[in-house]
Amino acid sequence: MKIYYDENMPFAREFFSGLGELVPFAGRELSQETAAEADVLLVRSITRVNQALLQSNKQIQFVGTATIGVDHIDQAYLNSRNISFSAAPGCNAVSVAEYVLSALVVLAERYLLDLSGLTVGIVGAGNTGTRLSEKLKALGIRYYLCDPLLAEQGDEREFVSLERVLSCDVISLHVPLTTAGQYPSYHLLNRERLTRLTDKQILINACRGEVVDNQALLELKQAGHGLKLVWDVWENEPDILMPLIDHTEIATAHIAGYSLEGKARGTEMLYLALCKQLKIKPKLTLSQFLPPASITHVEIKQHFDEIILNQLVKMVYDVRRDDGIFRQQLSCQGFDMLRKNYPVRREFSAVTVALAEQASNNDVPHQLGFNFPR
Ligand SMILES: NC(=O)C1=CN([C@@H]2O[C@H](COP(=O)(O)OP(=O)(O)OC[C@H]3O[C@@H](n4cnc5c(N)ncnc54)[C@H](O)[C@@H]3O)[C@@H](O)[C@H]2O)C=CC1
Ligand SMILES: O=C(O)C(=O)[C@H](O)COP(=O)(O)O
Repeated sequence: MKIYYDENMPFAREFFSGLGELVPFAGRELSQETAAEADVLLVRSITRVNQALLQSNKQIQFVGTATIGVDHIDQAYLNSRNISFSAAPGCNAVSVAEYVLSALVVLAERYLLDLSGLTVGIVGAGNTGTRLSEKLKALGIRYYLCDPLLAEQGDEREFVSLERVLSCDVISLHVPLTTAGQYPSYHLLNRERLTRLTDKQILINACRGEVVDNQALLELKQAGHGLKLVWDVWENEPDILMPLIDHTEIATAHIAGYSLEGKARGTEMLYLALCKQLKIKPKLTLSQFLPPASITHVEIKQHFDEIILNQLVKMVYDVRRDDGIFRQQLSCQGFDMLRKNYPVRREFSAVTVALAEQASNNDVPHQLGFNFPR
């Protein structure tokens, strides 16, 4: 069995070598001719899987994407050919939530904002929006959720309208990219909605670039609008609207979900799905392969306060590192290479936070996602 896998899929060799012959490929370069050989195809978000890619392949049994987003997969086509499909829902949701939190901590310092006084509007309350809301709650930051689909499905959380979340101090977008249905997200933030935002607001896009009309946003910013942007995803990646970069507070190369754990969980989820498909008992788990983090243990000797928590967040992941790399390296490396060469980043859970005896017994670090022995 030939298993074709994206070369940017951590631990793919470790997970899949016992299941078949492995063939790596570069995500944007997979051709119809090469794909014709695959029995199993494992992709990431940059490979479009559709009739154009698979029409010459008569034997393929399984397609998997090690990502949350599935907008690059023509699932109707796979269904029509009876090809099994699996994605990795939630695999890097924690990573994206930690990216957003790091960005908020950085902007609060930059503009002397009192984080606990801000309201955050979360658009899309699925895995990522929920992980983010949990972390905000741990820090005492008020948030509002907008997710009409979950509201209609009877989710018991409180939901507000899109207009209400768009009036929050911070707006964080966590919707899938869709062009059909009752609530399509393509250009959800169109020119008209963008124009209604105020100079004081912060807009964070770490879902898909096409959810915001980038050209309209650029024109708004060029006209002097003060809206602050945290921008991880861009329309038309990798050929992005370069002039927009100078109008962002934090700009990164679609890496919000690139914690080592997040990417590797995606690989593990595909391994489990493929074992199920092949009716094989899975023998491997991610914990066998994850290396220890560079900092694994921190002892807190005093009372927890916002400053210490902010330092903890930045110690594990300071988004300014990725913003700096992006601004300095984009023109020489290019968008895709920046992503391919992404430095190791760990999740808060890789660090154990211990309290010295005299420190206050407050379990905020645990709620934020740190390991916290109680
Ligand atoms: N920047 C990055 O590295 C990453 C980006 N993503 C993107 O983030 C998206 C969201 O991720 P998850 O929360 O994990 O997905 P999810 O599927 O768990 O949740 C998405 C939620 O959005 C809601 N939704 C859909 N259309 C909506 C609309 N028009 N208005 C409000 N809510 C709407 C859905 O009902 C659902 O609850 C993914 O589809 C993916 O495109 C995901 C991981 C990493
Ligand atoms: O999981 C998702 O959805 C994402 O956006 C991933 O972070 C995309 O990463 P690549 O698949 O483009 O490496």
